[in-house]
Amino acid sequence: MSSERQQPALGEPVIRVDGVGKTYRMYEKPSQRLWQALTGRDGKHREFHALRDVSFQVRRGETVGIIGRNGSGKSTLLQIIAGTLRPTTGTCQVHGRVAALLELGSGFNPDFTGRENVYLNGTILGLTRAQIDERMQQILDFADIGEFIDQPVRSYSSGMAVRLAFAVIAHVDADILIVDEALSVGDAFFAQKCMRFLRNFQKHGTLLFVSHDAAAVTNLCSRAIWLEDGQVRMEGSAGAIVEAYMAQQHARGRADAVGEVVHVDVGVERRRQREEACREDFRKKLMDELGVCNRLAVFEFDPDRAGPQFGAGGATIVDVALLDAEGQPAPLLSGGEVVNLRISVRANKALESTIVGFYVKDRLGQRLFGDNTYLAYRNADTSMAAGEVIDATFRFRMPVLPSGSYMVDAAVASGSQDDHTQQHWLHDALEFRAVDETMRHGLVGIPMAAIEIARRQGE
Ligand SMILES: Nc1ncnc2c1ncn2[C@@H]1O[C@H](COP(=O)(O)OP(=O)(O)OP(=O)(O)O)[C@@H](O)[C@H]1O
Repeated sequence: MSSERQQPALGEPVIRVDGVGKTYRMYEKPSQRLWQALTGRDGKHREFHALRDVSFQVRRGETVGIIGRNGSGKSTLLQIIAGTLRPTTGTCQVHGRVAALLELGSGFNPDFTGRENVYLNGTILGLTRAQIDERMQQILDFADIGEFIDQPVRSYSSGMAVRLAFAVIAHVDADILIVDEALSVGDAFFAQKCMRFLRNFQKHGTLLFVSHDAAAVTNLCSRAIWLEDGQVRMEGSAGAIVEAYMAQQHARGRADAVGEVVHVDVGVERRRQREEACREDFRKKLMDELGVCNRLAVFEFDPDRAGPQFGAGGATIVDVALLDAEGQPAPLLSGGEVVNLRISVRANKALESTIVGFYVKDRLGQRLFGDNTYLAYRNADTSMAAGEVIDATFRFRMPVLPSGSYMVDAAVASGSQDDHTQQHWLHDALEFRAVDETMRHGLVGIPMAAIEIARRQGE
C-alpha cells in the first residue's frame, strides 16, 4: 500500500483497489499452525478467501458505503485500505492521510493512559507533538470522558474507548476517514456529535462508511459497494445498491415461507372528508387490541446535556418539553398520537418579531420534520420585551417512528422567514426514544386515514 500527503484534485481517485484478495490459512488444530510457524513448512491446512479479486476506486470527496452480511469481508477490506492489513494479492493505493475507526481499541495501547494514547495515535497519524498539544483540549472536549483521560485505557468501558478513538480521528486532519458505524454509537448525544462531525467532514473529505443499517447508507452515502462472500456483488448509487441488497435479504428471509396469495374482500369505503387525514390511524382500536403501539420514552430538558448552541444572544431557549395531548408532562407517549412540543424562550433584549422553530432528527442527525411559528403568526404581534418569556407550542400528530433515539433541535430567531437573525439555536435540546419495533421500513410512519382494496373485472 502506498500513501502520500499530496491530495489529488476533487473528483480524482484517492483510493485504488486493484484485484485485492486476502487468503487465510485455516488449520484444523492449533498445533498444526504452531508447526508451520516454527518450521516454516506448509502444514496441513485449507485456504479461506476472505476477499477475492476486489477492484474499485473512490474519488476525492465521495462518501462510499460498504454493505454486506456478517463475514462478507467488509472489515478485511477496510483494514487493507487503512493500511493495517496486507492483501495476499493485488494492490491498494491510497492518497492522503487515512484515519480509521474500525476495530474497537485496535489503535490503543491498553497500558498507556488515554492522554498517552492520544499522543501515540496522533503521531502515527502524522501530527507533530506541538500539533497534538495544541489540539489536546479540543480532543478532550470531544471525548468528554473527564478524569479517565489520565487512567490506563485498560480501565475504560467500551463507550469511553469509542469516545476517545472518535475524538482522535476527528482532530487529525484526515483526508480519508474510514468509520464502522457500529462503533460510532455511544449515547445519543455523542452519536449526534459524531454525525455532525461526519456531515461536516463530508464537505471536504473522503469517507468510507461501513454499516449494517441500509437506511444509514442511503442517507449518508452517494455511492455504495455491496460485498458478498469476499467479492464485489454490486457497485453503484447508494439508493440502487441498498434497494438490491435489501431485496436479496428479504428474499433470503422468505425463502421457506412460500404460501398462497390471499385475496381480501373488503367493502370499499366512501371517500371521506379531507380532514379525515388529520385523524388518528383508522386501525387504532385494532392496534390497541393487538397491543401494537409505538411507545416513545421522553427525557427531560437538561441545558447542560444539550448539544452545541449558537446565535446572537438576543433570546435564550429556557425549556423544551414534549407533552401529551392535554399539555401534561408524560414520560411515555406514542407514535400516532397528538402531542404538544413546547419551547420556552426568554428575551434578553427587546425583539421586534420573534420566530420559534424546531427540528426532529433521527440518530444519524437527519432532519425528519420541523416547523416554526412564522406563518401562523405572520400578521400578529410577536415582539418581546427584554426579560419577557413566551411559550411556543406546536401541536401535531407524532409520526410512528422506528425504534431508536431522536433529538429535538430548538431555535429562536427574529425577523422574517427569509431574512432573520438566529438568536439562539440549541442542538439536541431534548431526547426521546421510540422503544417498540412496530415499524421497520422508512424514516417515519404516518397515520393511515383509510386503506382500500377494490376488486375489478380483469381486462
Ligand atoms: N485472521 C483471520 N483468520 C481467519 N479468518 C478470518 C480472519 N479474519 C477474518 N476472517 C474471516 O474472513 C471473513 C470476512 O471477515 P470480515 O471481518 O472482513 O467480515 P465483515 O463483513 O466485516 O463481517 P461483520 O459484518 O461481522 O463485521 C469471515 O468469514 C471471517 O471469519
